[in-house]
Amino acid sequence: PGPTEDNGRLLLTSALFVASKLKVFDLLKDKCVLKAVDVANKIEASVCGTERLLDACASLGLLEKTHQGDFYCRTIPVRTRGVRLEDLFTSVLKEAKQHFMTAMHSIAKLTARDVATAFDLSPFRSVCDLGGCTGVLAHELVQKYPNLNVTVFDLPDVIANVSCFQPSGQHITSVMFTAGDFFKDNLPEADLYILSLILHDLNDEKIHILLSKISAICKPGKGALLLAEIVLDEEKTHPSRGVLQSLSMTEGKQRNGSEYKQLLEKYGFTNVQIKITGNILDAILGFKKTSAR
Ligand SMILES: C[S@@+](CC[C@H](N)C(=O)[O-])C[C@H]1O[C@@H](n2cnc3c(N)ncnc32)[C@H](O)[C@@H]1O
Repeated sequence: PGPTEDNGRLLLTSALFVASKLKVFDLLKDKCVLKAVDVANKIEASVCGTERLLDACASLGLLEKTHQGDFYCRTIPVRTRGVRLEDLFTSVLKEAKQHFMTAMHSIAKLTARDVATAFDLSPFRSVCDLGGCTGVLAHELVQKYPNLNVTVFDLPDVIANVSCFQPSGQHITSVMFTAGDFFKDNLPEADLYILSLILHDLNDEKIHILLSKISAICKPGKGALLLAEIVLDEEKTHPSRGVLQSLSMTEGKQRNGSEYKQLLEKYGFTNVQIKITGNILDAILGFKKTSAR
């Protein structure tokens, strides 16, 4: 199935799941016809939210809507052939995650070499790529720097599914995968930490938690942090792909070079260097200050 078909299935299953959990179909079965406000009162939800949910169900063919704005079920919404709705939802979500990993893997294949070679990383012996997903950048790093050991740290769901993305025919022991949550769990020890396509997606509070943890574990005078992000120009109008991407962002934001420099300095990193690679992602490297900040 193509991406559009997958998105359709995910939307359909999500609407079905939420509406059935709220017992909307129970209220509207047996030719019962109700307005959104009546459904909202019965399920004790907001009118606005209920109306959106009912409209979504109608647009997906799970409910009917009359010109007067009444909702009803024409048939039993979806035959699940004995499959529990929770299981159906879980399996569709799992597929969506797999597609997300495939997409990240493909983008990383295009960007990893330029990120890995943006700076001379030969002084480092160990790297931890936080949110490193399928390990594309990790593999690129060990190719370029054969003495390097790289730990890819990502959520358990992701790490459980990385095997099918590994390069075939090679037994690479210098890339390891560790499951964890970088907000909650201890971070693996490393000389160099990498955050590739992570910070732009986080709000200030989450950035504070993550950068404080990295700053605390990073070795003064020896440790460093490498970011891979789209770096906007100082006016924040270019490159367009970075500015346009921010239209679809919820919590985070895109930054220019000065903002990334300030952010790293705030968390104890110094000598911040920025490399505009000409590829999709640029690179920012900062070294942990010798003395405590
Ligand atoms: C946008 S992707 C970037 C993947 C990769 N770094 C790259 O540049 O292609 C974000 C990654 O961060 C991971 N991630 C998100 N929240 C996380 C958390 N709390 N702990 C660990 N990894 C996390 C996601 O699973 C995903 O692999």
